[in-house]
Amino acid sequence: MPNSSLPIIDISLSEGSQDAQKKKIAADIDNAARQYGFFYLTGYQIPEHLIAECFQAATKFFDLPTDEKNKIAIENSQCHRGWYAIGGEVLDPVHQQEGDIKEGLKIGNDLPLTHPLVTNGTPLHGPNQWPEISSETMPAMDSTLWKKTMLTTYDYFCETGLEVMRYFAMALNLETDYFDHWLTRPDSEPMATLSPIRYPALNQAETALSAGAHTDFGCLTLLAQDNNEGLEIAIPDGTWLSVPPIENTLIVNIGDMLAFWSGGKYRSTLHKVNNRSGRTRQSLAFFYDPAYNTPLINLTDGLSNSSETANETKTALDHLLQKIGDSFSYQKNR
Ligand SMILES: O=C(O)CCC(=O)C(=O)O
Ligand SMILES: [Fe+2]
Repeated sequence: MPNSSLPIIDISLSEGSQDAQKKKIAADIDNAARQYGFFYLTGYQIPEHLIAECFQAATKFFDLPTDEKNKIAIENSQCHRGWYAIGGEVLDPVHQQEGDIKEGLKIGNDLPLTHPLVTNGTPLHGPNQWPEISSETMPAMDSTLWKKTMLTTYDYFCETGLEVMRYFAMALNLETDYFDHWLTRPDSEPMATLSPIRYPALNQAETALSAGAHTDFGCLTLLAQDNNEGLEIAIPDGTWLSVPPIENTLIVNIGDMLAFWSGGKYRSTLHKVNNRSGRTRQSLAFFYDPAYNTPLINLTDGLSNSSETANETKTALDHLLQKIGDSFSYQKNR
């Protein structure tokens, strides 16, 4: 499998003209998003020790007995939060004979049951399910610290996601803060999700995939990988390229919504996971998704905006519900 030569884009700013630096970053992001829909990101504000702690917390959860994990099974949640077992998600339902060989957690915007979007029954909005983590097996981590680690990581990912979205706004010739009101309070409650994932090693004879070929549903995905390869992306000629982990970088990829807003200028690239590393692989995927009522309109074409009536425009929630409904079997039995 050829390795990708995806660009590594550094968003740290040095002394001197920040305007010029930001323009260069926006141009680099624009190029990568058109060409690959994927790039490596460095120079972000998320502390590396926090990412490491989040990986450890995820390992600690995944190592619990199934009975314990089942206490926060995603099937119990009204808003698609909690744990799903191996096979619980099928990212390529048209082609896969069986579900993805992975287990994972969905941790989202932790809204109380009293929040208006929860009391009015807006799908995908509500509280997370939190596991019982005993400090016995690893004294440094108990339930409180586990939750704090996940929520802190979530907040940092939101900040980095917003920072990257501001470069996309610049690249699309929109006001720099154009996307902010779809992604931040008080205007919006973003539907962002932190998803720790664990992929058992596949043996050579196995035909199943760790994650079937798919595009991501939302706006942006930020991904931290451990040091095991497995992620592969399709380039336009149909070749699959490996995207190996690089220390102190995140992968950023464009989801369906940003591809849509860009009028197809940016690629929501097909990718899959194939863990042939011989070891268990873990990742932290952060799906940065906007407010439920965000319209999926072409922002590069003023005419198409005005010709669409509010009723005809698909929203971020419509798209997520459709995609989640297609890929999680428990949703079909509801
Ligand atoms: O774990 C990875 O490397 C990628 C996961 C992914 O593409 C997804 O869950 O959408
Ligand atoms: Fe993905």
